[in-house]
Amino acid sequence: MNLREKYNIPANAVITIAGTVGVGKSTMTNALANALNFRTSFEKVDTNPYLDKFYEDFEKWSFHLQVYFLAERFKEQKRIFEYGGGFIQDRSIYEDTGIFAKMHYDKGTMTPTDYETYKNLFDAMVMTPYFPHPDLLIYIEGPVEDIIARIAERGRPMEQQTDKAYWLEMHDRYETWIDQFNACPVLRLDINDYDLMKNPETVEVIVERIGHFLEQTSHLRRGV
Ligand SMILES: Nc1ncnc2c1ncn2[C@@H]1O[C@H](COP(=O)(O)OP(=O)(O)O)[C@@H](O)[C@H]1O
Ligand SMILES: Nc1ncnc2c1ncn2[C@H]1C[C@H](O)[C@@H](COP(=O)(O)O)O1
Repeated sequence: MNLREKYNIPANAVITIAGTVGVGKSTMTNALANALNFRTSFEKVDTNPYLDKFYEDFEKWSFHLQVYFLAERFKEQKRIFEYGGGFIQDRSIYEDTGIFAKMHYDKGTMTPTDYETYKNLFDAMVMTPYFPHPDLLIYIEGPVEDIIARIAERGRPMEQQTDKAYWLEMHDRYETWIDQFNACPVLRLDINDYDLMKNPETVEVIVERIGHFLEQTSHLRRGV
């Protein structure tokens, strides 16, 4: 019996992984997809035509980047549901507006007009009864200094050039955002409670928690 069956996880479940930059979403996405034999949906960082430019000049590129991310994630969402689920998704669509767009607007690196236009587009596309929300959002959290160390170790040049204050602000915003998030059920994991790099077998403990959690929240599942 595979882990998915052992812990009674529906084959059509859609699980999205949320958390600040560098916290370990991609690592978790790969580990869970392997363990459950699910497909993956990743953010394509290397082929994003705006991301480098955005880190060079937030004010100039923040609107373009948000519209690009929204289109990419919306297309992915469509692909996931066309397959009939069975996916782990690296970062949720909700973080684009709830964290990134809002932070740049509040900081003055996205104009009020651009923010309003983006928010209208996001709400029309996502915040509707027709948009299929995931069955579960796994929120990964941890101490900000450990996360900043991971960003440094990963070494993406655009992120290395970015002030530490940016990551501190983002970390704070995530903590506030997740406490009020209610678009789908949330399972919180702390990076100090597992280590998928040193002990890959710990993924079973996480799968077990997901199984229990999905059982408890099964009344909230979309009918697929
Ligand atoms: N448990 C862990 N211990 C140490 N480093 C980790 C762990 N999980 C992930 N990392 C490293 O941290 C960095 C960021 O992880 P990643 O999964 O890419 O995060 P995200 O997708 O959230 O940006 C990567 O270099 C990854 O190898
Ligand atoms: N919506 C976004 N706005 C700005 N920047 C974003 C957005 N979504 C992702 N990013 C950035 C943050 C990182 O530099 C890369 C990839 O994110 P990661 O958390 O490492 O998967 O894209």
